[in-house]
Amino acid sequence: MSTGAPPVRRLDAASSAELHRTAGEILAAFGTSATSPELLATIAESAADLGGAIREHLRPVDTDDGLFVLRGLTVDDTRIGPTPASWAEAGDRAAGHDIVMLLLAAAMGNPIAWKGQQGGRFVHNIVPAVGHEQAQTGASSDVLLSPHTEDAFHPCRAHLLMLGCMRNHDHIATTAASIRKVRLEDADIATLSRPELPILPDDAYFEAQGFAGEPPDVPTLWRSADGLTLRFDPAYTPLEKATPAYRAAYERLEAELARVSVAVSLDPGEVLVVDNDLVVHGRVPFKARYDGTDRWLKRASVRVPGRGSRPPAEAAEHGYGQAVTKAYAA
Ligand SMILES: O=C(O)CCC(=O)C(=O)O
Ligand SMILES: [Fe+2]
Repeated sequence: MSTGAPPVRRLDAASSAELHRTAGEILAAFGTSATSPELLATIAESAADLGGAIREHLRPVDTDDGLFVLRGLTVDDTRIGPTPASWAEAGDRAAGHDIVMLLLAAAMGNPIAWKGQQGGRFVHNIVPAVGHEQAQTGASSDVLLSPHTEDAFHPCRAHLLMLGCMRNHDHIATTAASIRKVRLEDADIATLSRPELPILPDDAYFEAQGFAGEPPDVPTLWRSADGLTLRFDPAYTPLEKATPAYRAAYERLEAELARVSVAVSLDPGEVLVVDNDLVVHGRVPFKARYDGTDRWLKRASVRVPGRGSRPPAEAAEHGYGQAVTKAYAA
C-alpha cells in the first residue's frame, strides 16, 4: 500500500466561513440535524446559493484517483464534545457538521439515506463500538475493514461517498483503491464482467439479511462510457460458489487493488469524497480507546442524477427489500 498523496482541494477561508455560517443558521432555525422535508428543502436552497469557489471545489472527481480530499473546514475539538460510544448514541452530536455535510452533499447531487441504517439519518456517525471490534462494518476497530464498494448489495447505492473527519488523534487511515489504476488482462476483465455471483447485504443491514428473494448474480466489473467501474465487496460475496476461473480472476483483481491502494489519514475538518463506482475503500485496524476521544467520522452518501455509470440490468434488482430514501424527488 502506498501513502501517495491524494488530490487535495483547499477551500479558502471565506468559503469555509460561508459553509460554517450557513450551517449554523440552519441548525439555529431547526434545532436538529434530523431531516424533515422542511430541513431538506432549506438545505437545497442554501446549497444552490453557495459561492462559486465552493461549487468549483465540489465538481466531479476528475482524476484516475477516483477521489479527492476537501480541506479548509474546521472542527473545534472541545465544542463537538466526546466521541459518542456508538452511532445510536450520537443523535445530534456535532449536528452543525451534519448540516455542513448535507450542504456539500446537496451541492454535488442527491443525498440518500436507508431506512435500515442508523435510524434512517442522512448523515451517519462512524465510531468504534464495544462488541463490534471484529465486524466488517464501520463500527469495527481490531480488524482490517476490507476494501469494499459502499452498499455494494444494492442497485441504488451511492455514486459518491463522503467521509468527514471530526476527530482522529491516532491518525487511523481510510484506504482507497481505484479500478482506474489497476493493471488487468483483458481476459480477466471479460471474466469479471460476467454476472456470476451475488453480493449479499452487509452486517449493517440486519433486515435485508433476512430477505427471502433469490440473490441476483451481478458483474464485478463494468465498462461505462467513461471507463471501467467496479462493484466489489469480497467479505459479502460467496466466492466459494464461483468457478475456479472466476475465482482466480477475482483474486488477481484483489491483488491489484491492494497494490494500488492508498492510505488517507483524515485530519479534523477534512472531507474525503470517493467515487463509489471507481474506488473501493476500507480502513486499517486500530485499537479503540473507548474514552470519548476515539476516531469519529461523519458519513454521507450521494446519488448523482443522470449518471450512466451502472449496468442497465441493475434496474431490475430487488435490493433485498431495502428502500433507499432520496432527499429530493429525482
Ligand atoms: O472508517 C473508515 O475510514 C471507513 C469506514 C467505512 O467503510 C464507511 O464508513 O463506509
Ligand atoms: Fe464503507
